[in-house]
Amino acid sequence: MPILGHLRLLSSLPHHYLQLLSIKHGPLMLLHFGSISTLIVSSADAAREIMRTHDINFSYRHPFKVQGKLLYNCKDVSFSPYGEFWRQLRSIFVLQLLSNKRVQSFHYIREEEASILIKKIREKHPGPVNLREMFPDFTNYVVCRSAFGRNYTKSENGKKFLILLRELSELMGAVGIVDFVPWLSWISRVNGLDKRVDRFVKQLDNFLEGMIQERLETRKDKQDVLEGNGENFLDILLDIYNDNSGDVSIDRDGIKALILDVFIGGIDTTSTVLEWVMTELLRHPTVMEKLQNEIRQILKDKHDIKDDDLEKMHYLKAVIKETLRYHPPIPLVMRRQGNKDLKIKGYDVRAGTLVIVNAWAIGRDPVSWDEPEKFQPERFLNSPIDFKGLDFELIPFGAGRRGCPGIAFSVATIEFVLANLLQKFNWELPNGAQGQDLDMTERFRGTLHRNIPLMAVATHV
Ligand code: HEM
Repeated sequence: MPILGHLRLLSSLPHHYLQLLSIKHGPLMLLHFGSISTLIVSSADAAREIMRTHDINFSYRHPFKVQGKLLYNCKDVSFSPYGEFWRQLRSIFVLQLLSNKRVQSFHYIREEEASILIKKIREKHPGPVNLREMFPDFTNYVVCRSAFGRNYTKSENGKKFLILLRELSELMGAVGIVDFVPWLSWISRVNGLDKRVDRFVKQLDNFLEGMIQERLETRKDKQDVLEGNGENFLDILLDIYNDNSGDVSIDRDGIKALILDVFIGGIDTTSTVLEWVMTELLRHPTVMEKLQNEIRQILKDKHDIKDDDLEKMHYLKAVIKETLRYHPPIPLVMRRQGNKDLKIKGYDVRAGTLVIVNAWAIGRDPVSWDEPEKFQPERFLNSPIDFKGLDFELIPFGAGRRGCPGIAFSVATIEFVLANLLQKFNWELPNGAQGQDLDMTERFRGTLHRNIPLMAVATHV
């Protein structure tokens, strides 16, 4: 279309439209979203070219307007331009906030929050449980305690934070015309979006500033650390902020932007995976039974699940991988080319081209997968394929330099809560409904959800 180009393809469920187009036109397509030339990548082979062979050239992000504003003018890891500043922030994330050791140290948080979730589910019996409501609450509490050392979401002030987080998630999904047709930027002034974002940024900043101030006060009291409210993301960031001697430094806005990255990256993605796993298990009772047998055989009557137990649960890991293949929470991974023209698989690709890797289509590509439309966790049982960014047929966490640094954090949370829910309960759909009755339509706004919340009945065993 004039001015808009192929922009209408980005409405509703773009990963579906782009997959259909790629079946016709191939794994590399050049589209024009407004004035932005965009390369659509739809095969593992082409993704490898972008995210491994030429990764350094495709390690930039598109400067989306609203998201940039929300994240303190891109002072965070996700949106900061590729370069030395990003490298420093990334090292904070990988080495300090989300290292394997740190993730293990948060086991007690997962344990305590999972037992609260289990109690809530028990209380609902014999009525149905709304898993769409319960999973985001659970992931929210886990992230909140990891970030701030305590669950702010339960206090009066914290309830305000929950409302702010909901609006943040909505605004983060707001990719509009102005991101692709810059001269139409007046539209967001006229339709009130600019004002709404400015107002929201102020509210959020006040809240985060309050958190920092409060933490600075309580940190003076060493007793706080002894009571188990110590070492959390905010503490680590405050230490880096106060320590001018190291190689890495951040300012006050940097602390807030990085904390927001954790909330944006960690809540919606992890809770939607949990909802999709439970959906697929309810649709495939034999998979559910096999998984419960594995979990119950390994745990026997043991109440507390440890990381060592989870290591032995190979079928659980296969179920999670299959869910991430079939329902990647971020179906479209966006990158941008740097200032170098390149040749990709014989095609000339101009500097500055936006790249959209359709991870959803790649997970369903018959070139890479046998019977891709079937949910079959067994395909991963004797397969070395993993989602850590080395196997390009399975890239729910992206790959390369800008691949997700939160894999260990989210996988530890997902495995732990699923093992608990399937050890302690039997699950079925309400009112005698069968798995094949489940509505599988999706809703997409940055993250891919079920359109209709998942309701299920849990019976304690
Ligand atoms: C199931 C859970 C998750 C999924 C599916 C997921 C997926 C992704 C994807 C697809 C990307 C873009 C990668 C690329 O461009 O190659 C990404 C980036 C990122 N994720 Fe995650 N993520 C998850 C959990 C988390 C968690 C728990 C955190 C933090 C606690 C996190 C923080 C980030 C950050 C900071 C980036 C930006 C990295 C950069 O640009 O250098 N994510 N994630």
